[in-house]
Amino acid sequence: MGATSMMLSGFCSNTTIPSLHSAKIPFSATVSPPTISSTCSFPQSHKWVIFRVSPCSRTIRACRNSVVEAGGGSSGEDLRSGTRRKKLAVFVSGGGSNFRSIYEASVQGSILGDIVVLVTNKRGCGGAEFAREKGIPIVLFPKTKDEYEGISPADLVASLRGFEVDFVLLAGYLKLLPAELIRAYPKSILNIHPSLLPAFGGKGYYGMKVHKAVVASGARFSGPTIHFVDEHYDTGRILAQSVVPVLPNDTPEEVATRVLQEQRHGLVPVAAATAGRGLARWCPPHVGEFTLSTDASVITGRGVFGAGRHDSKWCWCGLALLGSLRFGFAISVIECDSKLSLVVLVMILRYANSIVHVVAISVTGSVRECMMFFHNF
Ligand SMILES: Nc1nc2c(c(=O)[nH]1)N[C@@H](CN(C=O)c1ccc(C(=O)N[C@@H](CCC(=O)O)C(=O)O)cc1)CN2
Ligand SMILES: NCC(=O)N[C@@H]1O[C@H](COP(=O)([O-])[O-])[C@@H](O)[C@H]1O
Repeated sequence: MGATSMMLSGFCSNTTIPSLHSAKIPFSATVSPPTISSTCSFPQSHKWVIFRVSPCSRTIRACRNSVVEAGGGSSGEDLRSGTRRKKLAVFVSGGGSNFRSIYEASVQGSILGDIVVLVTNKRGCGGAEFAREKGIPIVLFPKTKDEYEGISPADLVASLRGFEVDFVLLAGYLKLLPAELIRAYPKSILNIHPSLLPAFGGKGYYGMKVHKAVVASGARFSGPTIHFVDEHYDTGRILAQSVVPVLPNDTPEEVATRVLQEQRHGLVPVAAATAGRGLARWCPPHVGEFTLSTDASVITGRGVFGAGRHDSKWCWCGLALLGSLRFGFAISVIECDSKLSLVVLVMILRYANSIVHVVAISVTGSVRECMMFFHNF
């Protein structure tokens, strides 16, 4: 399994409103005693932060501005890494703006994958036109009164298997994926939604409807979310988010433009790095500095740190252990998706104000680090 990236969208702030930054200096944070005391320093220049954890290292190391692996192998083999290029299915319903970004990234090699099939519910949409120009096969799904040649869910799964699809990317697809497909491709279907889920998500929230709702609500921030797809609209585990401001006089169209720009900037690397499992070993186009801090208000929440389902039972064991301690603290856990892992809990107790900083270091075939911040209230 290739090194696993841990997705963080770095909301760290002393203010009440999270402000996103990412620093320009290479990131390096190592576990160290409670003298850890600095705040998150993220200048406003970057948004998506993908941290890469190298095997057997206690250092989370962000990468430099480069693509670690350039694709381009013609025979489905990445010539430099010897990794088999993954096969992608992209689903669209409209113009295909994100689809085109993914296609370009695949051609340029920043995604170790090739789009082998386009799936759409509208054969005449812009995305389908682009696929025809590029010679990409098109599958119509689902069968509707308008698209009577559409196929059934079972045939869709069979078709994707026939194309040997490894990953499915939803790029503006507006129909509910069937449970058969979700089951056939566990943790291999990503969607990009144009709001900061869980806000403004679910049935009825798509395209401009999302941005109109954001503006109408008076929200001060919006931004795209990339998440795994489950059987319901927009409830899958969140992998990454990026925040853009919503200005007082913004129209929905202006918000849409800002969000779409951010999507383009983030979709490819996030899809490449986060779909994981060898799709690409990708370094973010920027580096981020992340240091633990006693005064950083780490904002928890499903939509911020993806503190959704945890695959690491050990993390939870560790939490249960620590939770039994009487520090009256609340736990905010950053997403960790380690599988079989031995969690070594290093507890560092600060007597001054009984703030407990715990860093769990999970050691697996490839090291991941779950950072848990405990604050007493
Ligand atoms: N099983 C899943 N399928 C899909 C998901 C998902 O998370 N799980 N995401 C959507 C994309 N999406 C938001 O990101 C989304 C798309 C469409 C709708 C919606 O309300 N659609 C309307 C029909 C619209 C039309 O036909 O023009 C509806 O269902 O009534 C909500 C969210 C893709 N599939
Ligand atoms: N809820 C799903 C949704 O709204 N997806 C949104 O559709 C747009 C792509 O449309 P396009 O393919 O027409 O450019 C994208 O902005 C994407 O976030």
